[in-house]
Amino acid sequence: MASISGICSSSPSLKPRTHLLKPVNSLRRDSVAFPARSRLADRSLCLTPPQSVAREVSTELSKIDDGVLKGTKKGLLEKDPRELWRRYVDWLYQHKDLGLYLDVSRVGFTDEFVTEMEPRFVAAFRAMEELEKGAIANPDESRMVGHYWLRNPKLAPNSFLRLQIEKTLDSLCDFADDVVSGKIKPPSSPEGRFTQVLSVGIGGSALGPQFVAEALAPDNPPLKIRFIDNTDPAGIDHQIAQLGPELASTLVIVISKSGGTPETRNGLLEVQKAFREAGLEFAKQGVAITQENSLLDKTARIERWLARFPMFDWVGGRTSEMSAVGLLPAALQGIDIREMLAGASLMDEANRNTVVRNNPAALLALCWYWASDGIGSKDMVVLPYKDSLLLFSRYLQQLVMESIGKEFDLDGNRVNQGLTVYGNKGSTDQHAYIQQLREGVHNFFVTFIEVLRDRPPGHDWELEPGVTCGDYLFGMLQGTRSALYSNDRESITVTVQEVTPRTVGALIALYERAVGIYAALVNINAYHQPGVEAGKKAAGEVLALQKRVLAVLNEASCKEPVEPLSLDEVADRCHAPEDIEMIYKIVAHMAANDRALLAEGSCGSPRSIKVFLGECNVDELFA
Ligand SMILES: O=P(O)(O)OC[C@H]1O[C@](O)(CO)[C@@H](O)[C@@H]1O
Repeated sequence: MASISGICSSSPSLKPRTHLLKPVNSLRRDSVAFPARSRLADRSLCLTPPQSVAREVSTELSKIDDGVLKGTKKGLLEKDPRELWRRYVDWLYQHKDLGLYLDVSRVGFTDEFVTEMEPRFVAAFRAMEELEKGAIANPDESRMVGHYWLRNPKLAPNSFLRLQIEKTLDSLCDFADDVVSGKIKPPSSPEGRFTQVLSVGIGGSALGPQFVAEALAPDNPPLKIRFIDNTDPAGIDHQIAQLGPELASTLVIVISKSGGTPETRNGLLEVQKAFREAGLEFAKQGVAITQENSLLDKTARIERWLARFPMFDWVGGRTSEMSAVGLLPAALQGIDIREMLAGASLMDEANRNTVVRNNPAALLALCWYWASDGIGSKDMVVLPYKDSLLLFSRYLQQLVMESIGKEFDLDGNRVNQGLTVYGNKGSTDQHAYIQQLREGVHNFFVTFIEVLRDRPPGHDWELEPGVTCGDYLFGMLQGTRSALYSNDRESITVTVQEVTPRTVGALIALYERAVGIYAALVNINAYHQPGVEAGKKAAGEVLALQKRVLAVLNEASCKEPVEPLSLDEVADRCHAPEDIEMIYKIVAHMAANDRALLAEGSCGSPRSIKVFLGECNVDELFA
């Protein structure tokens, strides 16, 4: 195959391109959101924030007759192969040092759209520059946003932060080296050295390490990694059972920025119980990664855990892969973390370019805005054609959706922004949901992740004359891209030469910045997550109600004879008649786990249930 670098360059050509046939959403824009240059000029003069454009799009879109859109769907994207090739070459972005390419030719944005977006990009670039200089880019939480400093500490706004980053990196590298070399040993392992890592954390404190482990861990890493990333007892038991006697040589890394996330705390308590039962001393094998003085930090300090590493206030969970959160687990698996940082730093540099077509993150943000009308009207399907990148879409799901999915914009207007991300891997998905993508509801755009190198050099072979297994994978990607495009489904392709620490660092940095730029384009705070609190609060209320239900049942169950209660009676005695449905669910859950007994009825007929506890706890009555 001809080398891609031989034929491509990131041409800065500004020559007018042949006018493309318009896809449905370009018709929408031309007729609705960006109707005419004069109107746009008015907007930029008034500095109308982009979210109002998004609202305008959404309001105006609702006025368009659906039938008209359906009638115009086919044949709207450019289909002439020579024009497409010209568009491909014109827009192809290449990062030579990283061996990374970004092809946006199969997204149908027009030159007019790019021109119209220019003022917004100017503002977005300025916002990113301010953010990197240490502005309070997360106003609700009054926090700086500094994940870019992690890979280039010189950018940190003061020398204290710079030293903090450098010192943490050095100390975690030293620690990892000592663990891998056996200098730091588990106290009672026959192996004499740590062989396993058990990482306990959730969300941003798990997804990056999971993605990187899957992408980069060698076949025989110095320490193998496992994850507890939920409060599912069976899942936790499974991880501990899989470790078996190797628990004695397991380094447990508990990761939580806040240090108070319930799922992570539960994971820790479960693991500590397993250690006690195995006669092991947890503190000698425990490491905490958390903010200074968090509950977890204090626990680790008081209990004298093996090590503690800081999580900085100005690094968000979903952008923490290049902090101790991601770097320590990676280093313990023998992954070259300095290369990851170098890749991210190179990508950050490229993303500071203020010419949109020469800035890969800006190009992604442009495509997202175009494809989803700046309001998330289409989903982003991420399809890496490489098994080791399987978890990239899951990682991006949090990065993009927790960042972009916001009810209010920065001016307090209700905008209900978002960009849905899902995906798995190609070509596996060819045999799952590509059918719907090709022919079904047109509510998405695709991002293909292509890896040019199929196998390490010297390992390939032809499974039929002239064709390798990797050629099939390549063919599947190209075929799917063409088949989708021929049916007016837009796609972006990100190509890397190989999956290496450098390219993985670059991919993470690329998407982190694309999210930052896109958030600026649509005027939202990408760095907080107020919506998550509602679910957490409600979960807390359920557990509080459960305690009241238990107390009521306990009192009735301690009577002679035992007094089974109906759900109405439980609800009344809990002074929570309005919560009867939740009380039913609590009882059903407890009954399924043998913690409550049904005297009458079954869970299928809630009104018939009479319930009591198998054992009454007299102490609790007098507590
Ligand atoms: O690292 P922590 O504080 O345990 O938080 C875990 C995750 O929970 C969230 O706050 C959402 O609940 C994420 O943003 C974060 O990555």
